[in-house]
Amino acid sequence: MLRYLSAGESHGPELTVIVEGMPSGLAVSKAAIDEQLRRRQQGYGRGLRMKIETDQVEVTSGVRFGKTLGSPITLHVVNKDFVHWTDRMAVWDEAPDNLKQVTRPRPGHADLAGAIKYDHEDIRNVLERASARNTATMVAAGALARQLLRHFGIDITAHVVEIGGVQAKQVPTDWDTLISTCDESQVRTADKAAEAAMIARIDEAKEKGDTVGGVFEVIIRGCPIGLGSYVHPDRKLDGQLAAAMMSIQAIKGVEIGLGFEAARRFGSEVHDAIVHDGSRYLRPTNGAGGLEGGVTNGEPIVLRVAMKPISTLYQPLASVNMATKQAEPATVERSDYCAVPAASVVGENVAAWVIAQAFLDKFSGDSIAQIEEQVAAYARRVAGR
Ligand SMILES: Cc1cc2nc3c(=O)[nH]c(=O)nc-3n(C[C@H](O)[C@H](O)[C@H](O)COP(=O)(O)O)c2cc1C
Ligand SMILES: C=C(O[C@@H]1CC(C(=O)O)=C[C@@H](OP(=O)(O)O)[C@H]1O)C(=O)O
Repeated sequence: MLRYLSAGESHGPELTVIVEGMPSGLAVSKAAIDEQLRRRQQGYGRGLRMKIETDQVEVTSGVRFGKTLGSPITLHVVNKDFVHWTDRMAVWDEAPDNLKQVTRPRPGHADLAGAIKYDHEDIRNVLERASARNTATMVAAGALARQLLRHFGIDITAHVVEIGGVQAKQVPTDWDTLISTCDESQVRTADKAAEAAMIARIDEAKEKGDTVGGVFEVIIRGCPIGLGSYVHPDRKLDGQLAAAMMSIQAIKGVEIGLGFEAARRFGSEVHDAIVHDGSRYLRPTNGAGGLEGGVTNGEPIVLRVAMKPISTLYQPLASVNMATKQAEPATVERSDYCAVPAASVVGENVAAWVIAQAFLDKFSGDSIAQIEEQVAAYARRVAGR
């Protein structure tokens, strides 16, 4: 079973991830993990923190001479910003006399519910861990997982299809063009014509002291037929992917394939005909988004993921000072205006993690060589069916 645990506060010394269950013998690269961390920091609309950090991973266990050992892999991402927070985020020292507590919860964030649930007077004790800074750990774990998937021919990408109501309309369908176009874009959209309007929408929000959300699409190609299962609800891959996407900060909706649009159409306009070309099964359309019955059907998996606007507003909404119960505007923390492009990179890597779990569930083995044997045997069996 592939699993991980993460820890770390946004302005604490570092973020830590321990990945367990990665088979031995996989060639992995630090550069490939750092590249995903770098991509997560990009995107128009990010706040000043991104100018302070250059996220990179330090690996301190589970890898020797560039190959996995089968033992737990520990990843560290240092918070460079910690040097500015050593007094306010001290692990052992007493709180400084002049410590300013955060007492005015921000609507939309974990502040109010978190402070009540964990009995904190200082909301900083909540927001430090609720912060999307932790998405760096999701990306670091996912970046390892995608190296396993790449070894078996599975690729993942994501692109932004909507920001603040501005929609991408003309998106290239060719995989390489899609990736190169959105990689060049400041908002990670593959529709060059929509980019300027998306940027203008973020500028408009910023000028008003407001924020915007949006939608991104994750595409996973190369999965064999048969990842996931229909036999029990918690083994359904569609459910696992949706849950994983919803676990990313600020994600409020997930569609698979046609998603909500499927609910408006006749069945004949939704379901994908089955054909066989002499060597394999094909689907002329992909309304199912690569998943039927919670199982991969061999077509690309397509997820559309909705992100709400950033919760911290520079023109804050009404709130209550939890120390006095008096009405006061919500706290304003240094913040992003729009993080949909960054969230799309998080989505890619979170999806990689879930697919890698499903892959290792189907093709279990302690070493890459054992898994390769199983994959080859399964491919032979599928070819004969
Ligand atoms: C990449 C990324 C960056 C974010 N940056 C901020 C930010 O700078 N300020 C903020 O208030 N919320 C930010 N958020 C959103 C909050 O983390 C989110 O609103 C909060 O965790 C509550 O979300 P929930 O209701 O989905 O749990 C960001 C989210 C993501 C995915
Ligand atoms: C504030 C949140 O997270 C954001 C995401 C983030 C990052 O590394 O992605 C780092 C944070 O840095 P800081 O709080 O120091 O500006 C925020 O930019 C949040 O989610 O509430």
